[in-house]
Amino acid sequence: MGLLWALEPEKPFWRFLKRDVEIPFVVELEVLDGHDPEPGRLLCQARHERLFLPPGVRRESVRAGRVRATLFLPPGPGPFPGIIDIFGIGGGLLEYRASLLAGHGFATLALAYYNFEDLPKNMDNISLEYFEEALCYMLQHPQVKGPGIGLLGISLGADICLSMASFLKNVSATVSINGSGISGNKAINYKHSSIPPLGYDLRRIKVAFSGLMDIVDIRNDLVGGYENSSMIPVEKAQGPILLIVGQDDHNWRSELYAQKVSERLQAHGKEKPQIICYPGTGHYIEPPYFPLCPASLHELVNKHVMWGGEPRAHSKAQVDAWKQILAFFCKHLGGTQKTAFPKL
Ligand SMILES: CC(C)(COP(=O)(O)OP(=O)(O)OC[C@H]1O[C@@H](n2cnc3c(N)ncnc32)[C@H](O)[C@@H]1OP(=O)(O)O)[C@@H](O)C(=O)NCCC(=O)NCCSC(=O)CCCC(=O)O
Repeated sequence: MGLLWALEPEKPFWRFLKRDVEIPFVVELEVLDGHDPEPGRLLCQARHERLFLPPGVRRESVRAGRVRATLFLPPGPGPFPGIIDIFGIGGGLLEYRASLLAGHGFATLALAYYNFEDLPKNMDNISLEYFEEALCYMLQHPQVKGPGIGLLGISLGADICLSMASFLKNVSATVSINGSGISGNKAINYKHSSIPPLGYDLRRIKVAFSGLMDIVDIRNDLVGGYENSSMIPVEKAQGPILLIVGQDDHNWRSELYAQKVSERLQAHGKEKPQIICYPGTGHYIEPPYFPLCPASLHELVNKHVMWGGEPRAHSKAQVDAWKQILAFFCKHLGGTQKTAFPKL
């Protein structure tokens, strides 16, 4: 698969994104006689297609109350264990992870929350009531098996998942991919509770030798450690938590924050979360074989920033993390063993 995971964008700072999951990702392969710069005649060619909508998976647009989302239902009669999938800063509606999860037997809701259709263009704060509405949508859906739902998120999306697990009922299992466990830049609100943001200081931006910005240390210090008032009260979460950590994450210090989440849980007499750390792995841990995106636009600073990760190690981590996520959801949401098979 190295031919795929080692791909680099022609356009600098461009990230591989699968926007339309109904169209496969196609790579044309050609073997030429000789070498660059003067390759000879074409010896053979092949077409490699990766489906993002596995056979039999159904895609349904969801416009219910305020909820803007897409639901992917696995083949077969159902009901299926349910997952809500949430991305991070930048917003929009990204469906590729949800569609792949549905191929493994999970009814998965790719959930937008800003910068999509009639949702707000920007986000002033994070109101969990919106996410509660999405959770209720899943719970009342006849094809979704209750009594609880799984949550999967990356980065800011992971922190939203950890907040949902802490404040809302009926969350059975939560997976955070490079989340922080902290209310970062915007307050997280639910009814009369509000978690104040920790905030950041742009003077702490570093510029690497390559000229790229490194924002890994811009967040304010977590004074008081796990007792800091900006920490999400993860001890209130009912279901188990899996924290996936890239040890070379340059968006923020994921490994340190995972430690704080663990300390907080233990200080409250709760079970330790499962933490899986991957060396040489950056912020954008995607499904297997997505090429590494070393740097791209970060909406927070409106500049290109480095995300971290070394291509080979990052790719290995993506393969393993995917297996671990599937196995975790199978165990805690009651999927069948077949659905945990790590094939894409
Ligand atoms: C999907 C997009 C790209 C935006 O969608 P959109 O609005 O439909 O996009 P648009 O109008 O076409 O472009 C807006 C801008 O997004 C950039 N962009 C667009 N496509 C790509 C790409 N393939 N690679 C790299 N950059 C891309 C471009 O610069 C676009 O601007 P431009 O058109 O060039 O003016 C974005 O919102 C996104 O990537 N969303 C999910 C991001 C995500 O999960 N990020 C997680 C990591 S970062 C994070 O959450 C940090 C948290 C920090 C904190 O809370 O402290």
